[in-house]
Amino acid sequence: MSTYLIGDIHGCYDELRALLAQVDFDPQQDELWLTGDLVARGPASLDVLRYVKSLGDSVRLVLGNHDLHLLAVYAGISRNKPKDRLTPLLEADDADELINWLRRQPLLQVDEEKKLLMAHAGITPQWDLETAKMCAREVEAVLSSDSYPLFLDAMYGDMPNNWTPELSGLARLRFSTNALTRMRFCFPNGQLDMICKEAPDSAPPPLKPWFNVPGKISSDYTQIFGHWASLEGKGTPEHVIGLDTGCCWGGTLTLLHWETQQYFVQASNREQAMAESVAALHPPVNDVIPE
Ligand SMILES: Nc1ncnc2c1ncn2[C@@H]1O[C@H](COP(=O)(O)OP(=O)(O)O)[C@@H](O)[C@H]1O
Repeated sequence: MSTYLIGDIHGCYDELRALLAQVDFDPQQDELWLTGDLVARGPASLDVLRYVKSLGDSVRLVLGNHDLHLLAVYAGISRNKPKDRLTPLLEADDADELINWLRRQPLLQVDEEKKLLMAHAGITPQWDLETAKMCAREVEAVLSSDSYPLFLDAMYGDMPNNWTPELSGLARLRFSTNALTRMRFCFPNGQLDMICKEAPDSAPPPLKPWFNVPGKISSDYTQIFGHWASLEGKGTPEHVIGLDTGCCWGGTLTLLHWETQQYFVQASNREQAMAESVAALHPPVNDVIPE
């Protein structure tokens, strides 16, 4: 049995299958962890959801901000942005089934045996593990309930950005969602900054990447996250691992084999796909000039 951890797929179905073929992934025996953002931006979000759902219990995933946005678009709450390339998924015959499965997935994975934690953006330094679990479960409970559209409608926005146990209602759920699925930088007191998207070196002081603000999670755990493609998987402390390497932007899809700590990468097909579509738009001159 192997445990494979893969970063943000973002609709890159062919690369996902090629990466799993590299390691001979066997859903009957192996466990596949996914850092979320399964959909949007890449070409084949529908295929990714169908495939991941078909893997059943062999998959442990967390929801990312783009997965949540898809739920909001499907519920008629948010706009379907063309650059997300979600239309084939939204119009699929099995869309209802896929969306109802997706909204029942967690925002935090905890494995006490492997000492592994996973959240799409990470775990805010303001939370200890018990608080992180409690807050994730609260969002998951609303998302799996019939009143989930009410939550999705209130989910957008950057405030509140400071955790206190007194936070309640939709404001508390919004904080938890932002902390688990959108966070990148924090102020030195752990308060979230939801604006800066720079690489860590170019961020304005006093902002720091969340994983560089002293937190409350024991370093006995390894924390896995995605979400931050411009890190290219680098610059984190030893017990924190970022797996998003920007496949949908022309980067790579990264897999970590947990038991051996060996990394595998699959290059994006994006450049090839772009070259093919440019070639289709501009056929060689000989093809268009009549004899
Ligand atoms: N709580 C939220 N507040 C704002 N945007 C959100 C929230 N949840 C999901 N989203 C979605 O996250 C996506 C963010 O896209 P973008 O700003 O390009 O950042 P990213 O680098 O994560 O792709 C948008 O589709 C947005 O609608």
